[in-house]
Amino acid sequence: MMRTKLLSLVPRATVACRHMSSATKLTTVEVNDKTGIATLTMNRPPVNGLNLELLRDLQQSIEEIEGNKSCGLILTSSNPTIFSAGLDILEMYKPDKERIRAFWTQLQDVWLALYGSSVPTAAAINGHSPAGGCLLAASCEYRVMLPKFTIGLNETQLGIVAPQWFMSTYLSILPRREAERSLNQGRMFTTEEALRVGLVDEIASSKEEALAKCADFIATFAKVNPLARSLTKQQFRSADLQQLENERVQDLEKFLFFINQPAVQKGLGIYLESLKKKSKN
Ligand SMILES: CCCCC/C=C\C/C=C\CCC/C=C/C(=O)SCCNC(=O)CCNC(=O)[C@H](O)C(C)(C)COP(=O)(O)OP(=O)(O)OC[C@H]1O[C@@H](n2cnc3c(N)ncnc32)[C@H](O)[C@@H]1OP(=O)(O)O
Repeated sequence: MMRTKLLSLVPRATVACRHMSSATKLTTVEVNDKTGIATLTMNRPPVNGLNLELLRDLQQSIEEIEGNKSCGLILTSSNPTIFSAGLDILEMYKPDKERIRAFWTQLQDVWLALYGSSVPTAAAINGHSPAGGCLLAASCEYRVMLPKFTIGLNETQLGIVAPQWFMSTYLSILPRREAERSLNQGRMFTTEEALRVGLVDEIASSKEEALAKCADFIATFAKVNPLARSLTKQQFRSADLQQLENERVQDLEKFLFFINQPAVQKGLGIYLESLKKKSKN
């Protein structure tokens, strides 16, 4: 907060972008002084796996952006080929009892904050975006993706089940038939396929272009009354948000029960091994 206040004393002409949060975190927030748009960058090598700490930083950054009167939020990644590999499987495989509770609760918080954000949101998807990565992108209002990557909710391929709120997020974008079929299949879409079904809105040839297209989308609201816009967005999303708010504890217990099943643990172990083998080749 202190940092923010001090930065606001710096004459505007001298800084094009203000770094609002520290680079020691797993996320950074940069606010463009000209557009007022905040870019939230995930930075957890090697693959932006969503572990407890990255999720905490994501939530803090979203709150910071909500609090600093930014006109919009663009979510992206510092990794040139991976937006996010989704949930860090190591959080769910042979989990620590207390930590896994905190982890899932934090994921719920991030989704509630991002899907329910009062500012316009867009994702510059500059790399692969499976599962939890897709959830984050799909929680935004607009998506621009770079070619030759993949995106989708692939949970069934890992022998796990996307909970109801993941499904609601997909359903807020895709026609019901497409959402149901691709979730059942655990389908990963190429960029071009994602554009065709409407999972992404535009394709860009570079990260810079993707960020610019996201900024253009956010600028479409420049002349719309911000309160009217955000209350309208809230009305569209409130049923999904309320459902999770009402069922948070049950959702956590269902997740814990499911993830601790021996067959699920075995499947996660095999999947992790296959990822490790692949990375060694
Ligand atoms: C009615 C019942 C209802 C019950 C419902 C209730 C609850 C639901 C229960 C569970 C829901 C869970 C929802 C889960 C969501 C998820 O997000 S699961 C994660 C899914 N993610 C993936 O499948 C992606 C896997 N990764 C990849 O495909 C690739 O790594 C890549 C992202 C395409 C990047 O490829 P590449 O650049 O080639 O990098 P490497 O594959 O070599 O990976 C580098 C290292 O990173 C490790 N790694 C990759 N992804 C993950 C990950 N998600 N978690 C942990 N670690 C990961 C990989 O093993 C490499 O490690 P080493 O270098 O070998 O150590």
